[in-house]
Amino acid sequence: MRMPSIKIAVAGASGYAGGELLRLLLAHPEVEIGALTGASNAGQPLGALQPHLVPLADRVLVETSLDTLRGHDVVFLALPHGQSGDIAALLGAADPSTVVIDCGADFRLADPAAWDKFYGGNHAGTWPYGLPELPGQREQLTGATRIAVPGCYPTVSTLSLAPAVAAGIVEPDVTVVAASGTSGAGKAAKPHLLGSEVMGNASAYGVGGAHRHTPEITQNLSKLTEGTVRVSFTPLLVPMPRGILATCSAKLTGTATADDVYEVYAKAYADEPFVHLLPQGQWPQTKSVTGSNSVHLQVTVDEDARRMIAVGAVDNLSKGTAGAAVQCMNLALGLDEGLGLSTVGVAP
Ligand SMILES: NC(=O)C1=CN([C@@H]2O[C@H](COP(=O)(O)OP(=O)(O)OC[C@H]3O[C@@H](n4cnc5c(N)ncnc54)[C@H](OP(=O)(O)O)[C@@H]3O)[C@@H](O)[C@H]2O)C=CC1
Ligand SMILES: CC(=O)N[C@@H](CCC(=O)OP(=O)(O)O)C(=O)O
Repeated sequence: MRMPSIKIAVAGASGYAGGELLRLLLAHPEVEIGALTGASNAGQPLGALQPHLVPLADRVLVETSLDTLRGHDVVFLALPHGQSGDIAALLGAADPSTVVIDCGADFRLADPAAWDKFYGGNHAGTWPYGLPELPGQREQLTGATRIAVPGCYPTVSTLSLAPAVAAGIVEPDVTVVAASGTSGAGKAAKPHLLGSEVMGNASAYGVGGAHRHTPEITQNLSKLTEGTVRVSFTPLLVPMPRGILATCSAKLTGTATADDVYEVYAKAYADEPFVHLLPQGQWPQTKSVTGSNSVHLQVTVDEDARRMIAVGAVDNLSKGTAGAAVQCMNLALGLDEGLGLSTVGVAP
């Protein structure tokens, strides 16, 4: 029997993103799973923290350090933002050929001032951005040794708006209102994520341009047109474990009809395996993408308001983080881009 040839490590294996990475990597035919690291949970068996990862139940988490992470072909970092820069620098110095894929925000933004405003502290740098569906991005990721995986809201918002912005059929001034399930906030205990706070409740947060994904969405869309795209982003927290539903809109520049806009999207995503434009009139739902690496999209025109409306659904942990990270690993290593990934969701 042929043995898997790519040895990977996951830093942050006790967290939600790390757990989803491992769920996907267990099904990847080329991957051998090496070191699994944690912080407060170092020393614990993975089975006590991620009991759904049955084949890895007896694996013990080790501390997150150069010693535990070096010597792998690929290292995935699934750490709180601000924690990837130092370990990435150590890995780069020790094993320059190791592919490092950061699920956090540390290397996503090109503008240090934007980093400082929304995150604070040292800007670690800028790595190739792991959204292959953006024009020219797949080429940048092929053979890359450093990749910054996009944020979950930016993934679905960018893919929902990119074709319209690139084609100039909407003004460079967009609105995104996106509802997320609670796993988007990570596994660490926080009072606002208690069941009694979340169940039966929907709430807005980061309102008024305050959310740290605003500069990331702005950066992505502004690359598609001249000048800066203005982005008004409002996130909502809703009582479901996984998924994001983003409603995106912008004023039309001309006389495009719903059919014209749909055509632009159909053409833009015709060859994208993980972007699924639904048949006209059918609207995305989060349950259709649960566990899958797909983004589901629909688009139309509100004739009275003369605005384009695009709705996108993504699983924040799959295509919104871990699936994107695996897709990027495949590209970096010259493998089939979809290896180990599925377009099939779990519904209901
Ligand atoms: N959840 C999501 O939907 C998405 C998450 N991401 C990004 O992925 C990264 C991980 O997120 P998520 O899994 O949700 O978060 P979790 O809180 O669920 O997990 C965080 C992980 O990091 C470890 N950790 C905590 N503090 C430190 C530290 N100081 N040094 C080293 N390791 C540490 C934790 O270990 P321990 O438990 O042992 O303390 C745990 O394994 C974040 O950067 C997040 O922004 C990106 C897109 C979507
Ligand atoms: C519901 C919820 O709290 N979501 C998180 C999004 C986390 C995420 O995916 O973003 P990063 O990868 O940039 O951390 C938030 O709004 O901060």
